[in-house]
Amino acid sequence: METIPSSRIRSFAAAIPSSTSPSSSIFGLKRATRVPLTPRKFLPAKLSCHPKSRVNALMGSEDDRISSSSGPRATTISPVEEDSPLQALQYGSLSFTASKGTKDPNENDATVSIIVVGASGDLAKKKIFPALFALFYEDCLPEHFTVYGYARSKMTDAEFRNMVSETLTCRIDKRVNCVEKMDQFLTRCFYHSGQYDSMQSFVELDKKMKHHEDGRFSNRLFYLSIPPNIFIDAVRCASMSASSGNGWTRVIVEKPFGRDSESSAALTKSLKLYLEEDQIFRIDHYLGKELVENLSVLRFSNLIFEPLWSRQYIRNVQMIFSEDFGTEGHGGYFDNYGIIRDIMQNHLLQILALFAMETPVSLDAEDIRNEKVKVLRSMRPLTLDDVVIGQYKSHTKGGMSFPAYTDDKTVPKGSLTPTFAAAALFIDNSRWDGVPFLMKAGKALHNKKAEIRVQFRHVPGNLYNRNLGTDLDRATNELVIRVQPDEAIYLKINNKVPGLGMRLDRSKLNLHYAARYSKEIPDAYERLLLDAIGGERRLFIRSDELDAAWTLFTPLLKELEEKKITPECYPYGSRGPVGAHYLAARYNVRWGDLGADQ
Ligand SMILES: NC(=O)C1=CN([C@@H]2O[C@H](COP(=O)(O)OP(=O)(O)OC[C@H]3O[C@@H](n4cnc5c(N)ncnc54)[C@H](OP(=O)(O)O)[C@@H]3O)[C@@H](O)[C@H]2O)C=CC1
Ligand SMILES: O=C1O[C@H](COP(=O)(O)O)[C@@H](O)[C@H](O)[C@H]1O
Repeated sequence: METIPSSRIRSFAAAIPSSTSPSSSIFGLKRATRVPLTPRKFLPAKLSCHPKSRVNALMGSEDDRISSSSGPRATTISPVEEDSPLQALQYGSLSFTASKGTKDPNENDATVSIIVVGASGDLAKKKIFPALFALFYEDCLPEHFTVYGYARSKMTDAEFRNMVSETLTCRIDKRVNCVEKMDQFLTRCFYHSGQYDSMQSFVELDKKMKHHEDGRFSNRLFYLSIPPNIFIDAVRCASMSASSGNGWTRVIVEKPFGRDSESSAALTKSLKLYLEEDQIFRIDHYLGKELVENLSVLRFSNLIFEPLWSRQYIRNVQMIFSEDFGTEGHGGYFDNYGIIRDIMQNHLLQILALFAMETPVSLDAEDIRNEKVKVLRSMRPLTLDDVVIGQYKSHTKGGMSFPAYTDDKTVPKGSLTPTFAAAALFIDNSRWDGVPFLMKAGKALHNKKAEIRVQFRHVPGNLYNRNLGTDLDRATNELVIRVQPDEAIYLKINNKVPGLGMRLDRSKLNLHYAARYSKEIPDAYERLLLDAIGGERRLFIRSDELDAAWTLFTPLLKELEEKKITPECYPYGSRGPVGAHYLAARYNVRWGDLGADQ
């Protein structure tokens, strides 16, 4: 990855004037507590970045295809360039294009200010600034955009630009003019230091923003990249002292959205003192991942899947998340939440809801979220019987020793917080009655992976049963959606081994993204930031979805804590506790990620 040399940035950044000029407007508490709601006022003029174009059907011409094969047993779909002929599909209600439809008089002149609250932190540096730069590089940000870092740390604009520049990289597949683009991006970055509960400081931020907005129609997007205990202070100050006077004001809220039903409801209630629901963008970055977004496309735009998508043909569905590292010094946050809250209650449950929902009326955000809520509300709350929890222990392998969770200095001694969990969930509706949805999530496991596995039923009266051997489960079709790494969608089928005999084999029909598309897959945060700017809420969590999600997990989480249930140990770097196998076996399921032929 190319990175801009920091020495050059330093001198360059210092040359850019800071924003300190006064503004003549009225600030602070005089403003109405409710910020104005003017969604979709800003319409970026870049069709290529439009959420609509992201679901364009890419129909590669014959010329786009190059033959490729990843081995004798893999049928790999061949590569296609993303610039191949497009066939646009109707998508959502958001009007976002410059070329069609009625034009807002302010469209080209509107400004967007993106305020990263907690700009000195880990998430801002790791994800938010790189994503904003990637959007800028791709010409997806509006003409008049400005990025403001806000945090307590003292920094000048030049120092802030320096810090941001260290976080930026150029895409592997696009290095053209990258350094110039970084320079241009950094000129749009400004910093404001202040406390998160200081109205005065947000008033001063507002002044800076007004100065740059220069009387234009202004839209403001606050990204709360701060610990949850200061969310409300920051929202109160931002909404009362720094919301837009004539455009929209939106707030991206990071998880955790509470620890249980009560604390989550309290957070929502407090947020709604200052914001309307449609100003709140609760982010779950898994919804921004390419293959999660593709789930609905796969199902609803291919005739062959939807008829099979029910208890009639599907034996079980598995949602699997694993990381090959532990908390490694960042156990402070994790220990208070544990793997069930960190991964299952949000990321995996969101995937499950998308997977299992009925066909929405349209691709409009509310239609999709309505269907997701119905799934969540049709599910049984989990009990202790439905889960297995684990915690990693130290392990020595090949002369290397790996620490236990409780060896982490930031974790309290004797902590019972689970770093692994497996769970069986059920959706009590006519489509999914009796189908186990198994989830598994863990840290410090043998690999880093996220995938969805759909195991189909046996073929009734299969003529080839004799040729399949005794393990009929192994011979059933399995659809795997590998969310990360090395994105792929593959279907395991049975076929005849070529030759005169009748021997059956198992092969993969494989849509392997790296082979099929030359373009790098954008990071989830890019998609989500772009959607928040465009007012597209489809990939953000609505408050009733959140309530329903907590309703499923809260009784279990309370019981685990009240009864001080001891997690089962598993060695760092292993495949997790054996209890997970017993849990699956109870439902006649085998985890698909553990076989030899994954
Ligand atoms: N990091 C990650 O990968 C992920 C993070 N998140 C969520 O995103 C948010 C931000 O995460 P992250 O960047 O890791 O958080 P950090 O702990 O890095 O905090 C961000 C900034 O907030 C300020 N801050 C930290 N602690 C306090 C405190 N106790 N009181 C007041 N200010 C404080 C600091 O800035 P300063 O001192 O300069 O004011 C810090 O730089 C959190 O809600 C987190 O749960 C969600 C998913 C992944
Ligand atoms: O939300 C979280 O996600 C990360 C994993 O995200 P990924 O995009 O790298 O798969 C996880 O490490 C973290 O614990 C959790 O809070």
